Amino acid sequence: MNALNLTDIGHAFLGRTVLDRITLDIGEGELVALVGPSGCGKSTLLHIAAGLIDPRQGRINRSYARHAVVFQEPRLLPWATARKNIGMALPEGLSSRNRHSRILAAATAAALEEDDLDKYPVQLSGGMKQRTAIARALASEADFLFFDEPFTALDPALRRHMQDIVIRHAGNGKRSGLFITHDMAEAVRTAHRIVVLDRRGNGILGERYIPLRPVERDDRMIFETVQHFMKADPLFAHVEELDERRSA
Ligand SMILES: Nc1ncnc2c1ncn2[C@@H]1O[C@H](COP(=O)(O)OP(=O)(O)OP(=O)(O)O)[C@@H](O)[C@H]1O
Repeated sequence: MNALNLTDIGHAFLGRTVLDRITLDIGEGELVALVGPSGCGKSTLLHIAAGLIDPRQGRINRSYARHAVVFQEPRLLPWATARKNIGMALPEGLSSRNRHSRILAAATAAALEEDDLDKYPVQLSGGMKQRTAIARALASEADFLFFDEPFTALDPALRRHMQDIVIRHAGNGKRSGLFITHDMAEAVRTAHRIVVLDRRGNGILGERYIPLRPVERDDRMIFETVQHFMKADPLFAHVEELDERRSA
């Protein structure tokens, strides 16, 4: 059973095709990392999948109950505290005690301190804001998570910690997800499968399943898999060369 089916998706901006006949299925409990050269349409595809953009062509079938999106930038409400921002994702009608414990659990999972919860976004560092956005997604108890390069602004140690959260919450087979990243090590560490988009709407170049469950992979296995993909696998060989910024 698939959590998400994207069939023959096509899209254009200002008459320029950015996606053409993209078909991608994501199974229940599967986390797919989407990689590809800059400008190839990864974010556009994710936004279409999450219902934020209507595609020009194609069909979308969602079998999950609820989704949450974590963007490259935190997108917090500036007039609300971190607690209120995280709490926005919770269903109505929870007791205040239940509400408090769920906000705290999500904040703790995202490495925020309880003291941070009463701060406004302007009082939080860039990394703390992004962790608040991640906590908001976790608090929602969505069964499908969309991640659009959510950890780019974080330092390496925190980034690794956030990847562990993804593995725990979306790589454990209970939730499904679509994760955009430019970092192959992040893709190999967190996802079940890597899908590579070709440039300028040319469709999906190919895909690779990563051995073992994310939780079972160790650093050595991740390193060796990344080395193999980058040095010996033709699928990944031209992603760098195709980058829109290089050919501009
Ligand atoms: N709102 C928009 N209006 C016009 N063009 C857009 C718009 N959004 C994206 N594009 C263009 O569509 C193409 C795909 O953009 P998109 O952001 O989906 O690529 P991406 O693969 O996610 O890029 P990156 O890896 O650099 O984040 C790019 O050429 C971009 O300039």
